[in-house]
Amino acid sequence: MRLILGSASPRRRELLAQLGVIPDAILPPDIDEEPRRGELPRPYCARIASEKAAAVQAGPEDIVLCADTTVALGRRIMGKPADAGEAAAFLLALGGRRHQVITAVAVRRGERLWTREVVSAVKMKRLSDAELNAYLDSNEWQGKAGGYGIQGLASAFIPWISGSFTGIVGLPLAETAAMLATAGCPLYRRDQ
Ligand SMILES: Cc1cn([C@H]2C[C@H](O)[C@@H](COP(=O)(O)OP(=O)(O)OP(=O)(O)O)O2)c(=O)[nH]c1=O
Repeated sequence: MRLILGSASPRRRELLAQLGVIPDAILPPDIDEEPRRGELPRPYCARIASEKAAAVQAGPEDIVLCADTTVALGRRIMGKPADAGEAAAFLLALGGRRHQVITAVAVRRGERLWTREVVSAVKMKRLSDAELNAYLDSNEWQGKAGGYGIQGLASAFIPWISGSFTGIVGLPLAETAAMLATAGCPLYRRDQ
């Protein structure tokens, strides 16, 4: 039995290490993450996480762990910004309001699939022009849903959350630990 992390996200690898879990392999899936017409954020996020888990090549006894994090402003899905312009548009829309961050986790072992969605709420302050430009210049927005990283410089803009901090970053650790245990992945392995 191998544990395969199906993710290219360095945050997910770091979060998994926080559980004391080092994957036996890291195999990022390559799927089309384009939302379907009219697709709502939570079903979209759940679908993408499941499709990622299905796309990873694994043996029948291997455990595959995948996740997808989506920032949702009402029905609007905000994925990873394509460029600084889109990141600016996201941050201007999110400023001064509350939004949701949904992380869907999918764990697959052979034909068995376990999925969970963890939904958190985030309040972001309205950014001044100087704050916005400095944040864009930091390039922290790259590769981050919604164009921000709560675990980084964007923490200065987030006075309030409700839900799972690790879920907002990209891997809700309490739920992930329970799912891995259910799938038979020994946590807290002393031999590491
Ligand atoms: C909201 C938020 C997202 N993120 C990151 C987590 C994810 O890496 C990324 C969301 O994009 P995802 O598509 O969920 O993940 P990914 O493309 O980075 O990696 P993979 O699909 O291979 O697993 O945004 C943060 O790091 N901090 C945050 O506060």
